[in-house]
Amino acid sequence: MKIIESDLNSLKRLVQRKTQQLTDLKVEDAVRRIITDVIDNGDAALKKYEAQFDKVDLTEFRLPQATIDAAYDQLDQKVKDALQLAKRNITSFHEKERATGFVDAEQPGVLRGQKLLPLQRVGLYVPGGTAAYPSTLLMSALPAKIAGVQEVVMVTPPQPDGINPAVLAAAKLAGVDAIYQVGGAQAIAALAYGTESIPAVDKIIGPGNVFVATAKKQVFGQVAIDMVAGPSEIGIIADETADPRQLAADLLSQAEHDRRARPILITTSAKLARAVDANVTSQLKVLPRTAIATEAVNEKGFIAVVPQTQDMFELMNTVAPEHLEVQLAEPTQYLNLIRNAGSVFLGKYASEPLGDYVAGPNHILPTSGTARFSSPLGVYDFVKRTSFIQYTQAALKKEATAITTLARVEGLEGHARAIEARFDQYYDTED
Ligand SMILES: NC(=O)c1ccc[n+]([C@@H]2O[C@H](COP(=O)([O-])OP(=O)(O)OC[C@H]3O[C@@H](n4cnc5c(N)ncnc54)[C@H](O)[C@@H]3O)[C@@H](O)[C@H]2O)c1
Ligand SMILES: N[C@H](CO)Cc1c[nH]c[nH+]1
Ligand SMILES: [Zn+2]
Repeated sequence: MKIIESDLNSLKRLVQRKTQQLTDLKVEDAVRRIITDVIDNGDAALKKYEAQFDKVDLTEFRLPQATIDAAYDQLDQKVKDALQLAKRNITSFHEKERATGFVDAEQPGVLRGQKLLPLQRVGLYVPGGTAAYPSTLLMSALPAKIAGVQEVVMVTPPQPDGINPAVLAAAKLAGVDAIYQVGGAQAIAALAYGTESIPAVDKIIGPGNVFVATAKKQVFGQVAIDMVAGPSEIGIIADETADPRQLAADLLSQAEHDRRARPILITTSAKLARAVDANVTSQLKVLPRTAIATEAVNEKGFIAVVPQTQDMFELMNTVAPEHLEVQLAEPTQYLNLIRNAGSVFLGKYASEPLGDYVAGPNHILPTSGTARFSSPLGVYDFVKRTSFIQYTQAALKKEATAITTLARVEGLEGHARAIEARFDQYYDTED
């Protein structure tokens, strides 16, 4: 990995340049063409792109329930048990995110409030280009169910020998209502605009590669999206007390997701930096997904060496990584220095894959620096708020002058008259 040693300000500028997800115009154009084609040609376009990108010739997009049931019944018990454990922990964590509305009747004659309503139909994107993601399905479907979403549909890329049975079993376990085998930008377009066989949804949820993330950005407005959740990232903050073998393994755990994944280490120890680099090189040689991980390490990864502990956090806040591991002796004491990160892993035993699979907090997290303003996926992403207002005539009278004054300041006489229509003394009606 590249090891960079410099003063904090130059490192910050370098990191900003390196970590900015500069708009990839080629990807933007390719995705725009795919979306337009799906809008114009519906299922026929989906069929064409699935043959082109996933090498599968489809006749039906929706999977029959019998196929899903059979996958569940035939799944190895050990895998079922692991999925059940993940489901229990994800559910117990996310149930704590449930929120309620409120009613405010503090002022005489005035009732104000906010009501929370689950979304009606959501579409979950479950990635499946180079790996299968049953864990990601649980992370999106379970919060949707806890929120009370009426209809949860899922899309995932088709595979020449059928969709991974663990993905189908997880879908059954989580109560997904329909599974459509379609992936990439074309799947996002189908969920946004609808086709003959795939219904349009109110919100699209879930991570994916650069084509999926770009498509979600492009359909936003037609439909809601959860966040930009693209290629995986890990940022590690560590000093000389950390174990370089473990750090290298954690960096590669995310590098193996995607050629565009970002593995980053920031440390105060030049010695640790060299040891981690050596471990990355040796571990890459025996990693099954070495081609993907090597490209991510070489193109997107780096190790930065900074003078002081505080500098590590300041620089990492510029990166705003999806996952942040704090591998320092007393990790919890640094929590208040962290401003930008999707999910934080504290200490030696909180290795990132713990959060990917079973700990319970969501692993669908903002990437590409968007942790500066986005949050982990949660139950709150599946609800919307509606406010309500009721006034008595006496309560309205007290505030009527303020309303009509502001209305006239804005040049909106109709607004003022609507209020005055409630009071004979302000407005004379014909009858
Ligand atoms: N941020 C998160 O929470 C999170 C969670 C899990 C996975 N991930 C990320 O999800 C991604 C999964 O990627 P993946 O590729 O395995 O699966 P994917 O399902 O995201 O993408 C596969 C699809 O990409 C499309 N595609 C591939 N090459 C294309 C091209 N040249 N032009 C147009 N479309 C093309 C195809 O339609 C294919 O079906 C990884 O980047 C991983 O890091 C992120
Ligand atoms: N690390 C991914 C989020 O970036 C989630 C995942 C699923 N399976 C393995 N990992
Ligand atoms: Zn992962």
